[in-house]
Formats: sequence, structure tokens, C-alpha cells
Amino acid sequence: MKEKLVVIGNGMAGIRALEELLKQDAHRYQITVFGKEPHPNYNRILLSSVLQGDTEVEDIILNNYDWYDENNIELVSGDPVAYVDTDTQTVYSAKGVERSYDRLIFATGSNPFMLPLPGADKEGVIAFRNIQDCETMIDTAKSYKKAAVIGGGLLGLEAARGLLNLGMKVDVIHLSDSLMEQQLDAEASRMLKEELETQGMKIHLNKQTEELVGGNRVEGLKFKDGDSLDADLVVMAVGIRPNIELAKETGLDVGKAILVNDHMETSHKNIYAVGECAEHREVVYGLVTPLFEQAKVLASHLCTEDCDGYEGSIVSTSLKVSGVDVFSAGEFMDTEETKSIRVHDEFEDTFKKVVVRDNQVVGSVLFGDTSDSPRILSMMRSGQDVSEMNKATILPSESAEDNAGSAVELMPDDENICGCNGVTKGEIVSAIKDQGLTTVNEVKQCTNASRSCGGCKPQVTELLSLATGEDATQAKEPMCECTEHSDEEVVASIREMGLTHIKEVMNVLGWETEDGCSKCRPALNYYLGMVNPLEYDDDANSRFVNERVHANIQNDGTFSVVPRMYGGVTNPDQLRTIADVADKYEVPLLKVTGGQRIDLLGIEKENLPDVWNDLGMRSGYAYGKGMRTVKTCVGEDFCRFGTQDSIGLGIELEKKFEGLNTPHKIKMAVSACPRNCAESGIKDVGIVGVEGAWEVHVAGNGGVDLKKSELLCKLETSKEVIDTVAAFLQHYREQAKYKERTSHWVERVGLDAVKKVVLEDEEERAALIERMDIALSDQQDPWEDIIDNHKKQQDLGFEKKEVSITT
Ligand SMILES: Cc1cc2nc3c(=O)[nH]c(=O)nc-3n(C[C@H](O)[C@H](O)[C@H](O)COP(=O)(O)OP(=O)(O)OC[C@H]3O[C@@H](n4cnc5c(N)ncnc54)[C@H](O)[C@@H]3O)c2cc1C
Ligand SMILES: NC(=O)c1ccc[n+]([C@@H]2O[C@H](COP(=O)([O-])OP(=O)(O)OC[C@H]3O[C@@H](n4cnc5c(N)ncnc54)[C@H](O)[C@@H]3O)[C@@H](O)[C@H]2O)c1
Ligand code: SF4
Ligand code: FES
Repeated sequence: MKEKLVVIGNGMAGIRALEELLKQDAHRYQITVFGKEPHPNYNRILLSSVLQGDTEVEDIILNNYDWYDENNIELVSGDPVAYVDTDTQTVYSAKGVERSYDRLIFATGSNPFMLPLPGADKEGVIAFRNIQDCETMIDTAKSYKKAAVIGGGLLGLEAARGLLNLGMKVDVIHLSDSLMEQQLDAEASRMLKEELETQGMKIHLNKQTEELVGGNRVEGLKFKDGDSLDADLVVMAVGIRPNIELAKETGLDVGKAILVNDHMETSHKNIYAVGECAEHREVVYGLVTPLFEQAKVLASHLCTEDCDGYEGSIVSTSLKVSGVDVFSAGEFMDTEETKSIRVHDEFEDTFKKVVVRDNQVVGSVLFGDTSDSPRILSMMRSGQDVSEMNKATILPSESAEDNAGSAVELMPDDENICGCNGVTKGEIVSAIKDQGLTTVNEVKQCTNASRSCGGCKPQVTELLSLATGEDATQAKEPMCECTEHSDEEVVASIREMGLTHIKEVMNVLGWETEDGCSKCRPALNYYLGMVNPLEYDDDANSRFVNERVHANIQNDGTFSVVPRMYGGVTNPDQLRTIADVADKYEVPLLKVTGGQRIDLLGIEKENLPDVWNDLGMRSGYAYGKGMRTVKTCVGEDFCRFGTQDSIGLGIELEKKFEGLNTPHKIKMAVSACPRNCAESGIKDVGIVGVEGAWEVHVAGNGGVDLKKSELLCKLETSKEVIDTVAAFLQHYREQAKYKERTSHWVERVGLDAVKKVVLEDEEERAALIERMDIALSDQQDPWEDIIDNHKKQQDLGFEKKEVSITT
């Protein structure tokens, strides 16, 4: 019998410990992971990039649900552990799942600290810690414009940059007299402030918030000095507190966090702690490098008790705000025992400071040019004696380096390229050479370098170019880590070789993994359906959870249900039915969506088929990569400005394209005059009525990456509009990469090229419309399909489960 290992916390440290454990001894434990959040393990660090619009939530998943299955790990997600009985060695979750353990790991991370201010409980006051916070900010930016971020540390500034990117006006409220005072000295901090103000942030130093004012929703802040500020969103980023309540209740010894020894053992036998919830030698860390080091030690200890212990870490940080290079490590402030080298180049706007104590580098701050950071960190970690060195050798000038080669080329092999994961130049070069790696993704997969904050990606790319002699920046981008083929090559092969199944594509094109991954499986499923719309059987298991169960999962593990309301038009019968369903299932929140329909939030998964059945309405596809809604204005029948029947055209469009699968979501709108009440200017397809005609605008985006749509053409009849939209969407379906929005696709290929195919080449236009009609000819409402199909309900896990709690 295998020993039972239970992990509390599905975050970065807990799962890294399991990854290390699986590498060392994959079959030793029977593993269960409890996660409070309703997601598989994701890269929390990259939430800043999601907010800043550089990546999407789906892309920051580190280990998808398949990974748990493949490694025989049971994941209980969306369900926190509520109680641990150390006598019977059993954990109990909030929803009643119980598991016994032989060994137990606490990896519960931290909670954001929320200032206990009057008004802090108002709607619109949030932290920035998880996917839900990130999504709340993105949604809020669609309706509100003024954001205040309290806290000018790393998190606050990354949040502020993200909110600026979302089109909000951003004020940063900071308590001390300099930004990032825990990482930067006064000079670097001043330069940072200047740069961020140039980017558009308004920064208030020495400001203490006294109260958050407003009604139900926050409307502003009042400060101790009598000043005030309007804000419809307040993000608190004033530090974190280790999440140790459960550990305390369990009886573990705690200080600032759970006390652990060098093998991550707590005060209780066979109970361990790792990550931000652990306190080691009086230090609690809040960055991933030390947590990954702890995870490695813990994994070794779980495999062989006789291993080296964890001795603490030297930490460094970099701010992830584009256009600002900031690095800080160790002791960066001057004291009586330290001396420092400072180089301030006012022409280049760079500042470098290296702090030396007892002939050893003990800290550094770099602003504007952080290329020296790996070397400085390496000196700090090795404790190198620098008494014989001088300014020119500790901080060599660029021209000296230019003569001799690039910074990466000059690095010794034992220097870290990837700080987050502790991967040296030598390890990366050996992996490239020994395993014939040719892409950054392969290096990431093989060594972990660039897998966390991504800050080292330029150096990894450069090393790859140096080691292979090929320009790695020009390398084609493979679809994912399972294949060397790009999306375009895969689609071409599907067409040319007549491939019809996911497995067949993988076999024929030599996939490196047996079952693919969360990136390629959904993409292949889409491409195969797009190329063979009538023959291909959609593979639900290759879809993301929302598309699989035809509802949107919420932060508490329940789902939201959005029935279709064509053109945003409803009637008393529909409204009565929705009200009855809401009463019957005690729906906690009914909300009118931005797409003009009604969202029933908080539905338990097992009730979904009954809810759909009782509603008797069709699915609104609010969860999928497909045609979502057609928003309409009231138009000519009621509005005195309306010149066209916007509702009629909107309903016609929605009925025509309902259920269509597309590379990414498609939102449409029809406004009956240029006043544009349906917001046609920010939709994938936005129609605007003008005197005697319709303008068709395309490739707008109202989300993170706000983009105004572009005029495709002006047409006279609704038939012409529908045909043109069909040609445009079909061209997009066939040419865009999976998960590419119309805005990015049109930006990539150019509107003129799109016009040529969709409007000018009559033959091609007719063929596109015909292929679209074929794709639409085989639509079935997914809810209807599941309601009477018990086998499908079983497969999708809709069946009611009985769980008993024994405490
Ligand atoms: C926006 C953002 C950007 C960041 N950027 C960087 C960066 O650039 N570099 C860097 O080094 N660090 C960065 N960090 C910090 C880094 O993300 C954390 O240090 C790291 O995630 C901590 O890992 P952890 O596993 O200890 O905690 P977490 O990743 O928070 O995981 C803990 C998990 O345990 C769950 N949990 C808690 N209680 C229970 C329970 N009772 N039962 C079940 N589950 C439970 C939590 O919900 C959580 O999912 C950033 C953090 C944020 C929020
Ligand atoms: N790039 C990165 O490495 C990165 C990015 C984001 C988050 N993180 C980590 O996430 C954690 C949380 O980050 P954080 O920035 O919230 O914590 P932090 O402790 O680093 O910074 C909090 C900041 O808030 C300020 N502050 C405190 N009370 C305040 C008040 N009442 N009003 C205004 N300002 C106040 C402090 O002066 C401090 O500068 C940290 O562990 C951090 O290292 C790291
Ligand atoms: S877009 Fe024009 S027609 Fe439509 S509701 Fe607004 S003002 Fe009226
Ligand atoms: S330095 Fe963060 S991933 Fe490499």
C-alpha cells in the first residue's frame, strides 16, 4: 500500500513540491490536493500580465486537469480544507470531502492584507491576489473609469499599470515618501516615480487613507490630511499576511507563519509547510525563488529523509511593468558598515548601485538597465571577495562589453539566467546541446527557465541563438510544447492529408506527448471542426471546463447560466420563467449582462440540466469561443433618431450565427444611427445605420485590449450585411489562430488583405459564404442535447453526489 500524501493548497509552492517529488519518485505516494480556488494550478505571478493585457487566464495554467489525471493525483478544487484531525490523521473539506493522510503538507500561501478602514466592505474595494480579482478589475474597467490603488509596492504598481492599460485613470496612494521603499533607495525610487507619471499614473506620496466613501459601491477616498479623491474602484495592495488560521487551529507552532525546520517539518510529526505560509529561520518569503527552493528540499525529504536541508535564500525582485526596468536585491540601503558604487547616467536615464560590506557584494539596485543583475546576484550568492575588483569590473560599461561580446555571452556557466527557478547558463546550454533543443518553449519545458515571471526570456532566447547559431527570435512559434509545428502548418496538414481526429493529427505529425496538452487539444478540436464541419465529432474532453459543461464556472465552484435573448429582446413570459427558476433554485444573484441578457449566478453543477430544462430557452453560449450576443439599440420603432430597424437586423444576425464555433469569442452590435447606443465601435462586428444604408465595422474589442473597430464597407440591404458578415467571419474562422481575437487577427494580416478576400474577390466571397452555410447547417442547442441524455450528464459529472461528513 502506498503512503497517503495530502496537500492543502493548489498554489505555486505546493504543486512545485509535487512536481519535484514526481521527478524523484513518481509512484511513492497516493496524492490528494485540496485547492480553495476553482482552478487547476496556475502561475499567480502572471496575473499581472493578464491584467496588463499581455496574456490570458487560460495561458497561465501551469498544470491542467490532465496533468493531475496523468500523475494519479486527486484534485479537490473549489473546496478548502476546513478541519484537520491530527489524532485520526484526517482532513475535512468545507463541502464534506474527507481524506486520511500519512503525510500532510500545508501550502496555503498568504492572504492579501485589507486595511480595516471604514467603508472597506463596499462594493468595488478589492485586493489583487487571484484570478477572480483580476477578472473583477477587467470587468469593472468596462463600466467605470476611475481607479485608486492603495500601496506603491511591487503589486500596487503592477496593478496600476494594468488598470491604465484597461483605459482607467489611475491614482496610486502610497504611505511612505518613496515608491517601493522596501526594494529601492531614494534615487531609484525618484526615477521610478518620474517614469510611471510619464506613463500616466498619478502618484500621491505620504498619503494615509482614512475612509472609503460612497453608497453600496465605493465612490472615493478621504485622507488623514483632509484631501479626498474620487474613485469607483479601490485596489488594496498593502502587503500580505501568511494564511495560517487552519494551521493554528490544527495546533501547529506558529510565529509570523508556520514554524518549520530546514526540512520543512512543522512542530507535528509528518506535517510539513512550504511556501508563503512557512517561517524558516525567522524569515517568511513572498517571492517564488525561495519557495521553489523550499519545494525541492521538501520533495527530497519526502523521498529520502537523509538529504540536505534548506538554508534560506537570497532574494531579488524585478518590477513587471513594461518600459520600466527595475531590479533590487539584498541590502540596498547604505549603513555605516557598507560602501557602495553608484553610476548615474543622466543621459541614458539609468542608475546602478552595488552595495559592498566586508569586501562582499550584499545588495544592489538597478534602474533603466538591469542587464548586470544575474552577475551581481551571482556575486552575492557566492560571497565572492571583491577587494581586488573596482568600479569598472563590478559594473563594466556597455562599451567594454560590446567589444568583447554580449552580456549573456560573457557570463560564466555557473551564473543564474533564470532567477525564479535557479537555472544557470551552463544548465541551459547543456540542455540545448545534449537534447537538441531549438525553441524557447523546449528550453522552458526541459529546464524550467522562463517558466515563472518570464523576465529571463530575452536571455534564454539569446543563449539559444548563441548555442544553435540560428536567430531564435525568428524561430517559428510552435503550437505548444508538444509539437514543433506551428498552427498554420497543422491546419495545412489537416487539409492536405485529410486528417479527421485529434489522435490522428498527433500521430501523423509526430506529437511529443501521448495526449497533447491544454493548449493543443482545444486548438486541434477547433481546427478539425472548422475544416470538417459535418464529419467531425466534437471532443468535449478537449474543451475548457466552461465549454465542456456549457456554463461559466465561478470563483466558488458554482456556475452561471445565461439563456439566449435574441437581440436583447425579452417578454413577460420569459421574465416570469426566469423569476420562477431563480426562486426554485434559490439563485443568489440575477444580473443583467453587458450583452443584454440575464445571468443566473450561483447554480450548483448538478442542477444545471434541471435549470436549463425549466428555463426552456436556448443556450446563450456566454462561455464559449463562438458567437456570443448581438446587442441592439431600440432603433426606428421607438427612438426618434433611429433611421433603421436595428432590432430586426440584430435578431436576424443572432439567429443566423447562433452556435457558430470561432477561434475566439465574437460579439456583435447593431445601432440604428451613429449615436451608437449599442456600442458598435468596440465589437468584433459592429453595424451602424446611416441615412439609407448600413456601415459594417469589424475587429473592435471592448475588453482588456481596448480597440476601436474599423470600417469594412457600407451596404444598402440587410441581406448584403448578413452575407458580408458571413464572409468576414468565415475568413476569420479559416485564417486566424485558435484564441486570436478578430482585433489581433486583422492587425496581423491587415484590413486591406481582408477586404480583398471578403469584398473584392467575388468568387472567394461566394465560396466563403457557402462554407459558412455548411458550418451552420449542423447546429444543435447544447443544453437541449444534454437535458434528456443521462449518459452525457454522467460523463460531464452532473450527477448529484452524496457526501457524508464524519467529524
Ligand atoms: C499579481 C501577483 C504578481 C506576483 N509577481 C511575482 C513576481 O514577479 N515574482 C515573484 O517571485 N513573486 C511574485 N508574486 C508572488 C508569488 O505569486 C507568490 O509568492 C507565490 O504564489 C506563493 O506561492 P504559495 O504556494 O506559497 O501560495 P499561493 O500561490 O497563494 O497558493 C496557496 C493556495 O492555497 C489555497 N488555500 C489556502 N487555504 C486553503 C485551504 N484551507 N484549503 C485548500 N486550499 C487553500 C489558496 O487559495 C491558494 O490557491 C506575485 C503575486 C501576485 C499576487
Ligand atoms: N514583481 C514581483 O516580484 C512582485 C509583483 C507583485 C507582487 N509581489 C509579491 O506579492 C506580495 C504582495 O505585494 P505588495 O506590493 O502588496 O506588498 P509589499 O509589502 O511589497 O508592499 C506594500 C506597500 O504598500 C505600502 N503601504 C502599506 N500600508 C499602506 C497604506 N495604508 N497606504 C498606502 N500604502 C501603504 C507599503 O509602504 C509598501 O510599499 C509581496 O510578497 C511581493 O513581493 C511580487
Ligand atoms: S443608436 Fe441612434 S437610433 Fe439607436 S437608440 Fe441610439 S440614438 Fe436611437
Ligand atoms: S527569472 Fe523569472 S522565470 Fe526566469
